[in-house]
Amino acid sequence: MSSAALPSSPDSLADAASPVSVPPLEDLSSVPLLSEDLRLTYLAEGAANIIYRLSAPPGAPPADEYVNKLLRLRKALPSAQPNLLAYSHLLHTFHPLFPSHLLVPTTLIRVPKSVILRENVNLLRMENAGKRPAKRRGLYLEEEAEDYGFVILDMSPRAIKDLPPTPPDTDDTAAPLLAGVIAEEFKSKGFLTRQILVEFKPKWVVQSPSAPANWRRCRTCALRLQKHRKPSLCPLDLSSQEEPRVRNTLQHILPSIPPKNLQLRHGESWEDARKAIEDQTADFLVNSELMPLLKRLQLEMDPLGPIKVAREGSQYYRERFFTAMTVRDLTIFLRIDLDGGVEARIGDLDLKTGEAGKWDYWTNVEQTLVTGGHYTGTEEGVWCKP
Ligand SMILES: O=P(O)(O)O[C@@H]1[C@@H](OP(=O)(O)O)[C@H](OP(=O)(O)O)[C@H](O)[C@H](OP(=O)(O)O)[C@H]1OP(=O)(O)O
Ligand SMILES: Nc1ncnc2c1ncn2[C@@H]1O[C@H](COP(=O)(O)OP(=O)(O)OP(=O)(O)O)[C@@H](O)[C@H]1O
Repeated sequence: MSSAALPSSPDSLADAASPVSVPPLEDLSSVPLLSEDLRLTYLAEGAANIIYRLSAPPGAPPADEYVNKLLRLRKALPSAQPNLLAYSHLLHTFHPLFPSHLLVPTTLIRVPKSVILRENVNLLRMENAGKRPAKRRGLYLEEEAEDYGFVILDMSPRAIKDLPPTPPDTDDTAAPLLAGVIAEEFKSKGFLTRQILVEFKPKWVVQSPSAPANWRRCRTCALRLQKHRKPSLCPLDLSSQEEPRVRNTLQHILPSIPPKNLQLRHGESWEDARKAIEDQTADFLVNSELMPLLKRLQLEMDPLGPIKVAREGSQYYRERFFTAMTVRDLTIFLRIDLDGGVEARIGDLDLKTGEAGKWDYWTNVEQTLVTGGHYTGTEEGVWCKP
């Protein structure tokens, strides 16, 4: 296949053997070692990583250095990269793409094998007790080829006692918290909060360059409809900066029922709180620099689309394509305060390569969407094209 049709690139060398070039690694002598004595509490997991809270064992002094931080450990997923390589790419490739205030601060930590082995036993126990999500069962932490983990900022809602005092207000929104309820609620649910974490993957905020010219559905909606037969968050609406479109698609990511530990004020209903959350999320998405930046990055990093890059792309285009795929799969965490204020940070900037069948997966997805008419919509349904 000729590559004559490709725009010229600064580096038009033939493909090298290595799927990605390795940026310089950090000085590893300063990387701290996780204490075996710390207690790890499972918080959540995605396809490739498990997230834990860290705390001191009973009777020991509190583990202050891990307050508001989480430990992220890698699963033994064939397509995942070792954390050292992933961290190096995080620092040298992905973090420079975004302003630092929009990033989840991340540091590297050395993790003893004994901790990984112990937590895999715990995962199996959770699984047997039916406490692990069904679609995540059967895959455990990497035991052999991993010595590191990430310590990341915890974007979970902060407890009311940890929040800075609300400045004096003059209107109704400053009605007092239900103080009498607080003591009881603290006892039963751990803590109460005026914050909520909204997390979502913005996915393909510009159309796939592999889509046919007469497309009516975006790549994410086309794939979700093809896989799950129901519409979900539309990235084109999400990133449109048009308030009605943004609000319309937010229904797919905002909570429909109140989190158990959300503290309402006297006279404040869940509907009021839900409205405040929607208003702040929409305002952020319409006005923040983040959505235009994601669009620009995806356009710049993948001008060709998966099918053409796989067939004809030089090393230059392939490396940029991997960056585009990482940016397309990142997570946005919005910590929203009911009394005003949104803290937005990007996480899950994991290096992707075409290894372990990923190239085939990416090109097959595109071929299926094109040939199955999912972009053009041969069946009636949801159209993304404005
Ligand atoms: O193919 P997609 O767009 O469905 O994205 C995959 C994600 O699915 P979803 O966001 O739910 O649609 C998928 O997420 P889930 O497993 O659904 O949580 C993974 O993030 C996958 O990446 P990787 O294989 O872990 O590197 C993601 O794969 P790629 O980003 O490598 O395509
Ligand atoms: N910084 C954070 N603060 C709070 N919760 C977090 C944070 N990072 C991750 N989580 C929780 O853990 C879950 C899994 O984390 P993460 O997205 O890093 O996993 P992953 O396996 O890389 O995901 P993917 O499925 O995209 O590959 C998230 O969906 C979120 O609920």
